[in-house]
Amino acid sequence: MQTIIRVENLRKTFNQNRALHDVCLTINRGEMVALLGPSGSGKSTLLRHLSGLITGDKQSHSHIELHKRTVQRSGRLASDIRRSRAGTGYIFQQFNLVNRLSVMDNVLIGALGSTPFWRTCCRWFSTEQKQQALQALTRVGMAHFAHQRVSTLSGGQQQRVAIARALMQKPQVILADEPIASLDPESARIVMEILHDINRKEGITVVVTLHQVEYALRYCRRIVALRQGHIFYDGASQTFNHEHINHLYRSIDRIEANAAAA
Ligand SMILES: Nc1ncnc2c1ncn2[C@@H]1O[C@H](COP(=O)(O)OP(=O)(O)OP(=O)(O)O)[C@@H](O)[C@H]1O
Repeated sequence: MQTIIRVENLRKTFNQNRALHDVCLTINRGEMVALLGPSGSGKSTLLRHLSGLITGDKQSHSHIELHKRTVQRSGRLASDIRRSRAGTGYIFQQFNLVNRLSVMDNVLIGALGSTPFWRTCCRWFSTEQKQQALQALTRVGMAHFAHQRVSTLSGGQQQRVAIARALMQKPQVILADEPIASLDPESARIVMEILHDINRKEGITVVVTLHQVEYALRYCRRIVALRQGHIFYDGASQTFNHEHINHLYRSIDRIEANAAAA
């Protein structure tokens, strides 16, 4: 098993609020991992550290590696962060597409990192890149929408375009932050099926934050559950049972309710 993501002693404090408490985590190439946990438990914060969007506490001894390259160490981003970012695709709850552009142009944006600056200025993409974009759209079942404006698509369709855009980077890892949170159940199912399929067939490592436990159990073989910034569970989804779920989601409410009643 080859480690593709390594997190050591990740600590993050926002003002006085400790969001992550010395989190340690390793993820192997080809895994599909669900990050679960109640609201505010630190899922998005952890994911954003992996991509270097935010940095850990400077006083800590944290270290994050992606594809064996340092992303950040002790709260400082690596100088060659672009390299680890190049092999990573990102998917967000709000899709982050450009509404006034066509589906095709949005997918081509995924190739910007590997395109010379002067060509990106005039959106001059090669025939090969256009073919690649069409392939990515075919992969997510959206090729027939290629020339439609993104603003005319449903949320589920937009998320599929966002996955195609991520595929343009030829990623080894996809980090998906609540990709189905704003979708209806059928669109959510399709998006999870696509991520699962990409993981299985292309061997792309997928880390996905989810609120719906049933999707995590169905599509991800491994679950990492966070509770108040600590890893509460890390193991097979098969052994993640009702007791774990109750403890993960209910006990904090009970503690808060008891504190409020006192
Ligand atoms: N930019 C920020 N500034 C201040 N506090 C923050 C910031 N981002 C996150 N936090 C705090 O860090 C903690 C973890 O937040 P995070 O968004 O990672 O939780 P989450 O598990 O992803 O929650 P949700 O499922 O609701 O998105 C919370 O207490 C949150 O208020």
